[in-house]
Amino acid sequence: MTQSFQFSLLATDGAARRGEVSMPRGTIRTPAFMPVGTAGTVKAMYMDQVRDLGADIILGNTYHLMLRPGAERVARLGGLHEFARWPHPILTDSGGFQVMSLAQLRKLSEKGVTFKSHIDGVVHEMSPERSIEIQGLLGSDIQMQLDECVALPAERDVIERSMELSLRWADRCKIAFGDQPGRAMFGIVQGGDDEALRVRSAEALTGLDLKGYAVGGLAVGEPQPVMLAMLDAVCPALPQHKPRYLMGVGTPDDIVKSVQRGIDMFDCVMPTRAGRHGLAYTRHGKINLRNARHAEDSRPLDAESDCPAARDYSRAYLHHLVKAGEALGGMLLTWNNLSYYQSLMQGLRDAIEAGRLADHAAALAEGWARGDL
Ligand SMILES: O=c1nc[nH]c2cc3[nH]c(NCCN4CCCCC4)nc3cc12
Repeated sequence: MTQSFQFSLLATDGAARRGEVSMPRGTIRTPAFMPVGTAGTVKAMYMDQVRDLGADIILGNTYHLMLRPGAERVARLGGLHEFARWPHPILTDSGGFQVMSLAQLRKLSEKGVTFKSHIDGVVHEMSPERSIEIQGLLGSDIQMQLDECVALPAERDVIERSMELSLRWADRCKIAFGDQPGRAMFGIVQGGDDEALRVRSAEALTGLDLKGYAVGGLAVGEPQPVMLAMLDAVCPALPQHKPRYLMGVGTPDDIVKSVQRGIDMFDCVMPTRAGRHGLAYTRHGKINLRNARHAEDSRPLDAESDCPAARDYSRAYLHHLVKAGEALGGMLLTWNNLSYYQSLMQGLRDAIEAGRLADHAAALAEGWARGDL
């Protein structure tokens, strides 16, 4: 067990990387998908199930946990790992993105963000320093800098000023983070849809010699080709021997194409949120169990899956549960979806090791396109 934070590059296939992040609480096999545990729970799942599916790390949200139950309270109760009974690594987002997408009446300045809680209307101020303090109180293993995710489309000078603010906040977060052995603080590359600004952000953050680098400001509604073009610009500008994390991504297709461009870590609410809304991710593509065509289909989602939710329940039963609004419907589909996402990541890790990622990606896309026979 290591007391430090260490990224090892084990294999490459084109720009894709197979690696490992070793931390005191465990090793993260990359490419990795991080199930989203926003308020200290991966919704509709037991933590043991999340682990059994192969997750090495989960994501928590500073914004949600600072509002409820409160960072100091979580610290008094032993920290987020103890509180949520997840002893493995946790990455926490810094809150800026959630403030801008969830909070009421928010104001952003050089100092930080001021906002009213969407829960009880209480006004909160969050500076880069306070965000890092909260993530430390939670006991987060990988802490994200506070940043500004500029809404697109935006004028170039607006994107530039926002990117430069995030760079100044990265510096303040690095100072506030100090020296926390075994933990890491990641910078977040901004720059909107402007390749030159993206490269400037990546190079400036690299100069801070951080433990890892996230790519933010994407998966905010831009077309996939725009997102991929930003990765083509950013990844070569980031250090080879540090992990790269694409925030908020994505669909299976987004993940495959981003791994091929050099991304190592992902998080997305898609598999869990879609599961609660009746949508199943499978190797034959997406299946909407709300659709009446499943009402008498006795087949399981995937007879060859080793996940009981995919193998042992008929589509007819899942359709019934979803239509009836039964809790078990969301539980089974979340289980299936996270199982599919983790098996997707394992397949990508194996393919990179074997130098056959291009063929593997083509076979995946063919399965999704063939659809559900
Ligand atoms: O620039 C960011 N900085 C900090 N955190 C972020 C989180 C993000 N999450 C996303 N996208 C999430 C997209 N997701 C897709 C499924 C439905 C709900 C929204 N972009 C992000 C950018 C950032």
